Amino acid sequence: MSSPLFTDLYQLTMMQGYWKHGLHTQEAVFDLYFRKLPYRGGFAVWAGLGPALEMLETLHFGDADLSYLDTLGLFQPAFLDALRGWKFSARVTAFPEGSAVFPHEPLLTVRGPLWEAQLVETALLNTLNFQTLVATKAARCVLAAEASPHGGQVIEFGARRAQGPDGALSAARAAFVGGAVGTSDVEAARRFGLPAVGTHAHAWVESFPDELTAFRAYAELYPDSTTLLLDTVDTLRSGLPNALTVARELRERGHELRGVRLDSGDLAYLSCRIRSAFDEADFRDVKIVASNDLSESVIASVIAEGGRVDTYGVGTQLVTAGGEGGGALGGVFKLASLGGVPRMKLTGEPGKSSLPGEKRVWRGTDDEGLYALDALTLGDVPRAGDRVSDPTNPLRFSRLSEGLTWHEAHALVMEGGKRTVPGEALPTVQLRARAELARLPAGTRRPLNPHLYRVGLGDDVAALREQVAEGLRAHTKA
Ligand SMILES: Nc1ncnc2c1ncn2[C@@H]1O[C@H](COP(=O)(O)OP(=O)(O)OP(=O)(O)O)[C@@H](O)[C@H]1O
Ligand SMILES: O=P(O)(O)OC[C@H]1O[C@H](OP(=O)(O)OP(=O)(O)O)[C@H](O)[C@@H]1O
Ligand SMILES: O=C(O)c1cccnc1
Repeated sequence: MSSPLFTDLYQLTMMQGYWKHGLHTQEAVFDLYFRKLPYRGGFAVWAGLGPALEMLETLHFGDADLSYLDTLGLFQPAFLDALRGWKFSARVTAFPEGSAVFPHEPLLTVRGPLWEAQLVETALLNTLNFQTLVATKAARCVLAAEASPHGGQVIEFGARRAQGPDGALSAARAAFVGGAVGTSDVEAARRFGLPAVGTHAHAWVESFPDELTAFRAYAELYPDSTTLLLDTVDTLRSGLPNALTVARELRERGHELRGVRLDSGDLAYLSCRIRSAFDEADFRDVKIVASNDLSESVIASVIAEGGRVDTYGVGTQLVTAGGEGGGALGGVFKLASLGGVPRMKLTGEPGKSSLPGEKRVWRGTDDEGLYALDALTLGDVPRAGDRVSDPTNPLRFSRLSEGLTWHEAHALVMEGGKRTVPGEALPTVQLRARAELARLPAGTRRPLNPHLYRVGLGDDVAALREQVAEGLRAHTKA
């Protein structure tokens, strides 16, 4: 979405105001971050950066955009004229897409002219909040599936239940970042270069005189890629024997049945029965796909019950980011500095004040190569013995231990409004997400009551926050 009008009206009215007051070119620093992990989980998978940067790079006001703005009766002709040559020219640093990320740390920082950063808030948040939320859900489902002793994969089946066409497409992309291995949405597959995957629906079986005829017709057409849906009539009494018949017939013709799909009933019990039946008939490579309102907890339960599902087709719960603590990610975009002067939003609600100043984000790795904690400073790399405090509670602090290696978590991704590195291929991003999750302390990946990974404020950041807050309070008293 690279329309400059994909923004909240107030961004444009403020832009005009900044322009009027000669503030528009002042150098601003804005941080994008969230305050609470989704799904009551222990991590989030950062996704959507590629499309967000593409949007920033191509953003401009065309004649039709300006004519429309004119009809709103709010904007002066000279301001609209100034927008004519407007381009995004700021510098952007961010976590690489696919990184594991945590509350209160800047995930992306924009430094550039105030009116530019203000305009792009809405579109940045829209893209990054949603994709991060869905990538995180996908990663939770994939972690659950992979916990099976027999292995397990996730594919995304959600287009029909997604929040509109854009929701379906972005969700398919984000699900792939989080580890899904394919999507049933062909447009998403084309657009993002993802594997297009699928089986067949009940309507196929219902459209033939009987199930066996339907199975045979499908296998005839797709002899090397048939996955038969077993539950239109009766999974064990009809679907299974008919699928075995088709598997034998295919083999006689030099082909192999790829798989079967279960879409109702007890998926653990049925998958075990079906696995045994195919194994006994020497069809060990036939894969079992399951669907039917799956989620990470259903997947975990099926596995805990000894289920033998190979591939989980997850739709509604994945693309709508369902489940407790899902629904939306509350990422925000807050001004941290203007014209070199630190700024912050002070609020009565603990944990909601923003962090002033241009911060650096550091990730500490222990001697086993696992991520230990993240730290924010105004400049220096953290050192053993430095104090770091909880972003929401300055009374909770600790000292950094010896033996941690620190690397800067943000990379420079845009300079002068141009990407500094070419767009990344999605398989690369997916691999990064997988590697990042593997480096988290194990308890952080636990779906329920996870270990909470720490993000600490260096004393310089904490002191600056205290100083700016004090200034704001003093102003209020005066
Ligand atoms: N072994 C299992 N352990 C945990 N949850 C399961 C198991 N098997 C199925 N489920 C989940 O339980 C929920 C309800 O399953 P159920 O078979 O009752 O679905 P249903 O939609 O009522 O069936 P149908 O599709 O025949 O109407 C679904 O989310 C399904 O994925
Ligand atoms: O359940 P989800 O995770 O959203 O996965 C996608 C669902 O879409 C299909 O069902 P369909 O639309 O035919 O309706 P159904 O729920 O009656 O099976 C498929 O058979 C899955 O059950
Ligand atoms: O291909 C499938 O099996 C499929 C696709 C979308 C939704 N449910 C299932």
